Amino acid sequence: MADFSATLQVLKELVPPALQNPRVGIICGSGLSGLAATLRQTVLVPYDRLPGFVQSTVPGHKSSLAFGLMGSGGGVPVIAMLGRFHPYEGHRLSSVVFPVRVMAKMGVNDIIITNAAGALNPELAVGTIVVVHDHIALPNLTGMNPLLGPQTNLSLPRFLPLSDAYSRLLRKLVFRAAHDLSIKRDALAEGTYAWVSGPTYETPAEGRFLRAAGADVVGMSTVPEVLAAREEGMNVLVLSLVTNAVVIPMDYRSVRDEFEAENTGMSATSVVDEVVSHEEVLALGKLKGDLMKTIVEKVIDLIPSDVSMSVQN
Ligand SMILES: O=P(O)(O)O[C@@H]1C[C@H](O)[C@@H](CO)O1
Ligand SMILES: Nc1nc2[nH]cnc2c(=O)[nH]1
Repeated sequence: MADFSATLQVLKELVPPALQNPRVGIICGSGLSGLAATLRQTVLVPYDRLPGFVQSTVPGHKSSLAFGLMGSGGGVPVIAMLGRFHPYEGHRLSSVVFPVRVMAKMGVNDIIITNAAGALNPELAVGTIVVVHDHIALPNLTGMNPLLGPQTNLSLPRFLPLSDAYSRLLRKLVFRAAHDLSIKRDALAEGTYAWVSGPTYETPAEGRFLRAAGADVVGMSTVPEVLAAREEGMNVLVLSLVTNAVVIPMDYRSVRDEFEAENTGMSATSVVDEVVSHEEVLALGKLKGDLMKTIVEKVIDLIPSDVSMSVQN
């Protein structure tokens, strides 16, 4: 079991007292670390100073915690992960969720988890922010679950219900925030996130499979963090930025037809298979990062402090 006391001791030494009791936690997805730009009185703590923290190895993810004040007025103390850990980087699931547990021990009640995701639902345009209301986690169902293993904290539930994992109140606040900010309606949608281990993107058949199972977007993170946050009793909000459409051609253009046409001298239009890249994902994060930032900041403004202090749904 990881030793949280050493981590908390270092944070006590490096973070000024006014920022040592963050109310809201934020996890920045691929290309979304700019979220922290709106923090005031920012203090950065590199992961390599923190016992129990590993390093982010993915482009678009930094390796620091940011502490600061966010929102209007005096501001709300927040802690943000500028860069997360993914199991596909070789990190153990316990390391992936370690920072979430540290946030809980520092007193965070509400956590806002962001990610970059591919759209499975053809109605979701690239650039849409999806307010996640449910998930499908094939890894969880087949033995890759961060809560597997001996119960390390008997005050936490052994059998965690997930039917209420995504806070209804926080989800509604996103739409209130968008309304107050006059953000156009189709910039936001609601949907189900499918977690896959990655690091490969989906084959077309896998994309069709996940869509048929009921998922709207797919990504390689977030769900382990949601599980740990729920186990710790936090209220969870997940926002997925659609950075690309998952390639799901319904009709495979026959390469036999293509070959035979070419072979008989008939002109054939050869098809170039579409592919997605992490560069594309990061570029979209850059393009839409400001929208994500504006919404997150407004949501933090709207979270009632008395509600934030207790578990709600
Ligand atoms: O950390 P997130 O989930 O935002 O990053 C997504 C999933 C992969 O890490 C990467 C693929 O492009 O982006
Ligand atoms: N699995 C997966 N993760 C992503 N992250 C951003 N885009 C994608 C995608 O298309 N598939």
